[in-house]
Amino acid sequence: MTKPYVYMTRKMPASIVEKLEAECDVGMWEKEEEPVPEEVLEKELQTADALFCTISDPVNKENINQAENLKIIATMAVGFNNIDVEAAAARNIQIAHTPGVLSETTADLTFALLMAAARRIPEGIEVIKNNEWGAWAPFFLTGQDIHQARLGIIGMGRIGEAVAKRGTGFDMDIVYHNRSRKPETEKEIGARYVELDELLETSDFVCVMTPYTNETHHMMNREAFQKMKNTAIFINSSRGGTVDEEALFEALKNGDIRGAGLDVFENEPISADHRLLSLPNVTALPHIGSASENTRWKMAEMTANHILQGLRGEKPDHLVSL
Ligand SMILES: NC(=O)C1=CN([C@@H]2O[C@H](COP(=O)(O)OP(=O)(O)OC[C@H]3O[C@@H](n4cnc5c(N)ncnc54)[C@H](OP(=O)(O)O)[C@@H]3O)[C@@H](O)[C@H]2O)C=CC1
Ligand SMILES: O=C(O)C(=O)CO
Repeated sequence: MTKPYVYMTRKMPASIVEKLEAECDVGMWEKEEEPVPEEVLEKELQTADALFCTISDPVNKENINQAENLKIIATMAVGFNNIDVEAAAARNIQIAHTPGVLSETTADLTFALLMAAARRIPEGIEVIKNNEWGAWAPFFLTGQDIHQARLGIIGMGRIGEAVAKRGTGFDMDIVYHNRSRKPETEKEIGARYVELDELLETSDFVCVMTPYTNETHHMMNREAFQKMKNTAIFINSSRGGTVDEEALFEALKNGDIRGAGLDVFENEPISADHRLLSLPNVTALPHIGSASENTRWKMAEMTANHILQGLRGEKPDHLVSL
């Protein structure tokens, strides 16, 4: 009997590949840090029974419709905005993702970003490296207090909640905005639900943790930044598309807000000459929210399991729900 064919869009550790090879034929893009070219992905999808992909692989309607044998797409991520889920559903192709397993790690990084932006850590490092550290000065590199400040979370889901819990350790006042209220979370961590305008107008830190959808596209636009306090700091670990980057640049440059900590950008990798990176009050990271060794292993293993479950005809543990 011929084995099903799995295509992996990125080089994965041998044990992950071997796990799949026990039941499948495996094809793989052999580079770890370079995404598979679109034409290669398109060709592989014409014969694949399963796809193991990452956030940087656009899986669009055209290649889904040409994927005659495809039964399951398993992405090594919780966010799945790179996949046309409607086109997959129309062809009964399952989509699996990795919720939960990366929430704490992503929250750690998000809080680190918040702290780095508030206390101007990247600027401090530059001062030392450039030999610019002079005498102690009363108002040198003064930043923003984190303790007892108000943390506003837009998107109080798995990761948002984990960020909020970290905030409670700093005695922060937590407010949040979702499309629906979460009474259990309110009780457990003492967070208060507010309308979006109130969150923007009163928070010292505004942190976006929603998925990227048509609804959240450029949710942080010029109007939203203008509502924020001019002492406030904006944090984004969701997806770059939730923010209008031109509006963010203007807000930072004009002093409408104090600073920003960004792990994600509209176009990744962001170009080194992007205007946002020229601003001293931007703390930027290369989309490493879930990048702890432990968590990335768990995500890879979970993704391989989802493929095997789907190909065996079992229900994968974490299907994307439409
Ligand atoms: N930087 C990184 O490396 C990482 C980034 N991510 C990003 O984080 C996102 C969130 O992940 P996770 O917490 O697991 O997801 P969840 O689905 O658990 O949480 C998302 C939350 O956003 C809320 N939400 C959705 N749409 C809107 C909207 N239009 N307005 C306000 N709130 C909204 C949801 O509540 P409700 O439905 O009630 O509105 C929900 O509470 C991922 O989709 C991914 O894009 C994830 C991992 C790592
Ligand atoms: O899981 C995701 O959605 C990421 O962005 C990377 O972990």
